[in-house]
Amino acid sequence: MEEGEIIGVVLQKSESNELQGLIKPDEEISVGQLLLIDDSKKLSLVRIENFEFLNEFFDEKGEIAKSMLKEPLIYEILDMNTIIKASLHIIRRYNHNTTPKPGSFIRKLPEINDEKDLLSFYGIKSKEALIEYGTLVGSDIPLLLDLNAITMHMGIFGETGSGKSYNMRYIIHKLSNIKIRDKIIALPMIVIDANGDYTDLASINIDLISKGRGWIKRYVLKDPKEQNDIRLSIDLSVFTPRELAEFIMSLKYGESSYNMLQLNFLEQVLATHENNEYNFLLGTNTGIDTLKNEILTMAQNKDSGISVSTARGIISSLEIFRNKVVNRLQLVSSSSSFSESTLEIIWRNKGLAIIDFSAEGSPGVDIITKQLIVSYIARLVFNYLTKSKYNGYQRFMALLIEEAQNYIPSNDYPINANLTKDILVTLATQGRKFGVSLILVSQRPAFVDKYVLSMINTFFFHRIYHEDVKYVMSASGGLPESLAKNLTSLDTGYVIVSGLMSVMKSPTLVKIPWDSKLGSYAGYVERIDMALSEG
Ligand SMILES: Nc1ncnc2c1ncn2[C@@H]1O[C@H](COP(=O)(O)OP(=O)(O)OP(=O)(O)O)[C@@H](O)[C@H]1O
Repeated sequence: MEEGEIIGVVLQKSESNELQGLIKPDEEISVGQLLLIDDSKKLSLVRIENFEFLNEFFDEKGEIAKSMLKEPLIYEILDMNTIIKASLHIIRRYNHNTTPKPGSFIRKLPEINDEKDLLSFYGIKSKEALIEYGTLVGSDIPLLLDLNAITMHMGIFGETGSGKSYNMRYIIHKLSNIKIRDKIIALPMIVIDANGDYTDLASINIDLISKGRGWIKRYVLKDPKEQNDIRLSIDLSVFTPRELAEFIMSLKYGESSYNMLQLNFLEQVLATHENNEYNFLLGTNTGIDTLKNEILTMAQNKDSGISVSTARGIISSLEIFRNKVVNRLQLVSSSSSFSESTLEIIWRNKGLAIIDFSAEGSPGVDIITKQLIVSYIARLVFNYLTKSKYNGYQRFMALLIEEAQNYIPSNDYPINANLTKDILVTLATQGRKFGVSLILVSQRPAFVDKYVLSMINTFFFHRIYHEDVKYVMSASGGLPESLAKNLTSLDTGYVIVSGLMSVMKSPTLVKIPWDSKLGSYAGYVERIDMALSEG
């Protein structure tokens, strides 16, 4: 490994893992950045926890402070005797256990010229199953992510505009171009795309992800237009009568504000049928008419304990369901376009399915219907992977869910997600056993279920809202306070990566490289001034 440039020196008063150092004033450094300490060739990797500029002359109360306010030139004079004092935390020692002595050099990270250098920088023997992700800030060294820890789930959090979607595109690109023994392989993935940020990956920008994939499709809830588009339909037999009754009632009344009598009765009627009849009963006009007749007939029987007005309430909900879900979306089908055999195709072809929930791909689809779809897909994934496992085949699949708070909300978030919560909790808790990786993306980690958050083992933190800091701190279990403080002011394109997948094993600030092709997507913020001037 080459030696990085010397930029400072270690001061006295160091403790075992905590050092103080002086750094050249013109060095551009950031909290979270990594540096090397060189104590007579004994090297230690440190993270900048904090830093401040010190000036020999400057005293807040002194005369000089007053003159500074009047005379800008004074800065130049002061600058000559300014120095950076930094607190440094040791995160790795290279073949020694000592604490660097005062006077040790502080060096920038070295230049890495080949794989051998990279392996010795990380202190590892092989790069197999490791993915290069972004660059450690202040260097060209990639952060290495361990693919084998992906089933411990990933969380990508950041406020609006902080760069989550671009990062996700970058991650999908990386997970589509994994080099394993000179072959390009892709991780089978299903993406719940909230805003159409990934749809171009199934069409104009397919080459970004297609090298290792033999199957890439976009599922839409409208007539398909592009070559790789498929109209999404689902099979209702995976749901219980209670779940279907709740869904139908919620479409009319909104979540949790429906009439319990109507709900219980509809559940009861559905329960008199086998699960495999639901696609006919709730997926066809004749089926819904049959169900309506059954409800009315039962209501006319005094012993049923149900009044005709309750029955009418249920029927009006069924009509709304018929209009929205059956006639307009054509969502229900026993030969659904997304089934366990689709998952087998995805596995075999290392495929990618993008479920396009954007206004363009799924016009007018409400959140409850989206929950039904996500719940359906999550159940299929669970059933498919558990069955495969019990039959002796280990499969792996990633399920990426954007706007995770809409599917696994915390108690503080005003959304009820009865349909999705349980199955996603199951995937989070048992996923590792049978090979599922949940990738959860959210603007507001505070609104994501705490239990599920605690199951995530690798985090990508972009700039987050102040209110989210405390959730992020407790979920990630050990983000240093200095980094946590900086979370609210991270620049777009910078991310703190912490957790099991990071070979660094300690939270690290990473820069995500900008690639204009990866950057061309729906979330891309147009230059308003340019658009206006072009008319
Ligand atoms: N790594 C990066 N380098 C440079 N610019 C970036 C980077 N990532 C994102 N940007 C810029 O920031 C803008 C916002 O990024 P992005 O759409 O990914 O944010 P977001 O967090 O997904 O926002 P939202 O939650 O509103 O969808 C992009 O249009 C792009 O211009």
